[in-house]
Amino acid sequence: MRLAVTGRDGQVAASLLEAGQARTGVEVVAIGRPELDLARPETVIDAIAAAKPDIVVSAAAYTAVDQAEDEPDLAFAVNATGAGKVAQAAARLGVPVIHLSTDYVFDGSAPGAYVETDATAPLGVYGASKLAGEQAVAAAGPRHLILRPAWVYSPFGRNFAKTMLRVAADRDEISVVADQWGNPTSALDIADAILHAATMLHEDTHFRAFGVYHLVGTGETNWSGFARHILDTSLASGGPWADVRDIATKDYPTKARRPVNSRLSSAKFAATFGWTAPEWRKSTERIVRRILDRR
Ligand SMILES: NC(=O)C1=CN([C@@H]2O[C@H](COP(=O)(O)OP(=O)(O)OC[C@H]3O[C@@H](n4cnc5c(N)ncnc54)[C@H](OP(=O)(O)O)[C@@H]3O)[C@@H](O)[C@H]2O)C=CC1
Ligand SMILES: Cc1cn([C@H]2C[C@H](O)[C@@H](COP(=O)(O)OP(=O)(O)O[C@H]3O[C@@H](C)C(=O)[C@@H](O)[C@H]3O)O2)c(=O)[nH]c1=O
Ligand SMILES: [Mg+2]
Repeated sequence: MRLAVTGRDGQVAASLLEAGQARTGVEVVAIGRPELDLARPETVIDAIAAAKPDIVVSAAAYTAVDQAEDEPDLAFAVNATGAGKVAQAAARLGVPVIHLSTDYVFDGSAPGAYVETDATAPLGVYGASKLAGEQAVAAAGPRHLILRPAWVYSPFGRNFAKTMLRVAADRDEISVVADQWGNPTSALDIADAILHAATMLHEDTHFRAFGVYHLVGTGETNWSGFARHILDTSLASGGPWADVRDIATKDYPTKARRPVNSRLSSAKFAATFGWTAPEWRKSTERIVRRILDRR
């Protein structure tokens, strides 16, 4: 089984490359700029066809949430038009596409964990552009999985865990919002889930359960609780530590609004694919140790 993933150095792409190397019978090819530039849709079809995939994983995206407020055209070009082109390329090749979306398609007003049938209502440009991307992917063909992870972190690229470890090296105390709740999700776990689902799509020619799936780490916390577990794990491994001070969202002003409730239920993914993510603390420990090992 050969997977083509968009975005070369992204967290999910890098995690899939690593997971592919560890498995026999699975080959992962990553395609990125300049060959595949989502902001230049004319590059997309040829770049994906050249990879000769059995399945396309659409992971590349414009992910700078605050910056997107100032660059809505670019965010929509990449996350909506570009994502739609990737799905069109897969449809033309007659193969399924697994597209990554986000919890930020919701406004956070729900009382509990969001399920796939809940109404979307993005608060900012990034979320709106990702929602438009979901629609473009669905319009390109029926054989799509749209996965919504959240709060993604990994040993690769830029993420909240790396930021906390970097800041803790210079400071005794870090103020972190304690009133936004969600499910930290390891990109290594996402890669494992994608390979699991891709194998089912590839082997079961009668697979019919295409559509939208939430896919997040098991258990919930807020950003402050996540930060505290990252830094406590670091301390236990001889890495940097800082005291985490709980603050409110209003005390951490940002350009983009973020959902206060980002909690997603992964029950549909578990029921369909028989795969459940590890508890978020376990995955956090695994990744923090890997980040520290690289210093
Ligand atoms: N990060 C998170 O917390 C979350 C992410 N997601 C979604 O999951 C997916 C994977 O996220 P993640 O791995 O963290 O993303 P990253 O931000 O780590 O990586 C994004 C990748 O997209 C590439 N990219 C950006 N613009 C273009 C472009 N114009 N053409 C081609 N490639 C481009 C980047 O390339 P380059 O390296 O050259 O810049 C990079 O490789 C995305 O769809 C994202 O929206 C969902 C929930 C949470
Ligand atoms: C660095 C920092 C952040 N924060 C807050 C800001 C924000 O509310 C929260 C997390 O910060 P981030 O910059 O990681 O947030 P953000 O970039 O919004 O993360 C999001 O990225 C996109 C791509 C997604 O799809 C989402 O699932 C989510 O992971 O923590 C603090 O309170 N203190 C700090 O020192
Ligand atoms: Mg960020």
